[in-house]
Amino acid sequence: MSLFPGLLSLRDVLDVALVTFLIYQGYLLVVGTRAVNVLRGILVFAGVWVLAQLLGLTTLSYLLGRAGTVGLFALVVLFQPELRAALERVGRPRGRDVRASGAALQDLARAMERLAERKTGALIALERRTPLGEYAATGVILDAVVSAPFLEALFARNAPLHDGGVIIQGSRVVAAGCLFPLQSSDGTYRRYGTRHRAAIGLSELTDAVVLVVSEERGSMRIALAGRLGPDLNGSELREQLRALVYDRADLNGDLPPAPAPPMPEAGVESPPTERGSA
Ligand SMILES: Nc1ncnc2c1ncn2[C@@H]1O[C@H](COP(=O)(O)OP(=O)(O)OP(=O)(O)O)[C@@H](O)[C@H]1O
Repeated sequence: MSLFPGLLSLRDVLDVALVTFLIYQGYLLVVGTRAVNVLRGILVFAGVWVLAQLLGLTTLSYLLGRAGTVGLFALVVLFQPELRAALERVGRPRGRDVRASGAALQDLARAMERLAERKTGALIALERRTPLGEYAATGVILDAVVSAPFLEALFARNAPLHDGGVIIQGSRVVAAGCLFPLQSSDGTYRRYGTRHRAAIGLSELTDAVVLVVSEERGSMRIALAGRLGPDLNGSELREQLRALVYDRADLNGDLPPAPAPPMPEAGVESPPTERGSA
């Protein structure tokens, strides 16, 4: 069937619609990940190549064309963890995750509250779009269901995996005892200890929501987008977790850029907390 005889058939429209949908889904998979910067680099590279072709710069366009072919294979190797995570996300059943996420949120918040009450230090990264596989690989892979007693046991003093951070993906504890990147010690966070700086550091490099319980103060805080939020009580923590992680239509759907957690007012010093001031 043709919409405009000789010009456009229904099949063409369907074809274009499907390609548009796939490109959009591809964009959603990479947005917020380190792949976005690489994508920008590729676009610049492609632009120069097209320009070289238009201007008839044969040597340059030949070299760029060759480099592009090799680059495609290099990209697959470089982004193997991201590609795997993206394919997993595509294939993950949705309904079951929604229910599991609700239970995970409650267990996670309960564990955080208990750890804070007992002043047991904890560091938990919640994966969103940026895959945290490379950080999980620095610890011990677990792949266990999120439960309050399990998280409390992980961080209990003298427990074998209490040192380092835990990584959670939806309703699964992916790994424990992981090493997170420390925040480059600029002025703002220089006074903080390594647990907090590891939380800020990971949130700076990825879109993860990173939870910290301070051993010194028994406080619960969230690091997001390279910033550390204020102390939270249990209900504030639940609210933030719901808004930032668990209300995201099973984590498979659209994930708009997350708002930063509420910060202390500009110009107001962070509560006297970390390093030497507790
Ligand atoms: N790079 C890192 N990645 C993950 N965990 C880390 C990292 N660096 C330190 N930690 C964790 O932080 C603990 C040390 O916390 P430290 O007392 O230095 O930090 P803090 O920010 O003052 O926290 P707290 O208020 O709980 O004392 C370590 O025992 C380890 O569990």
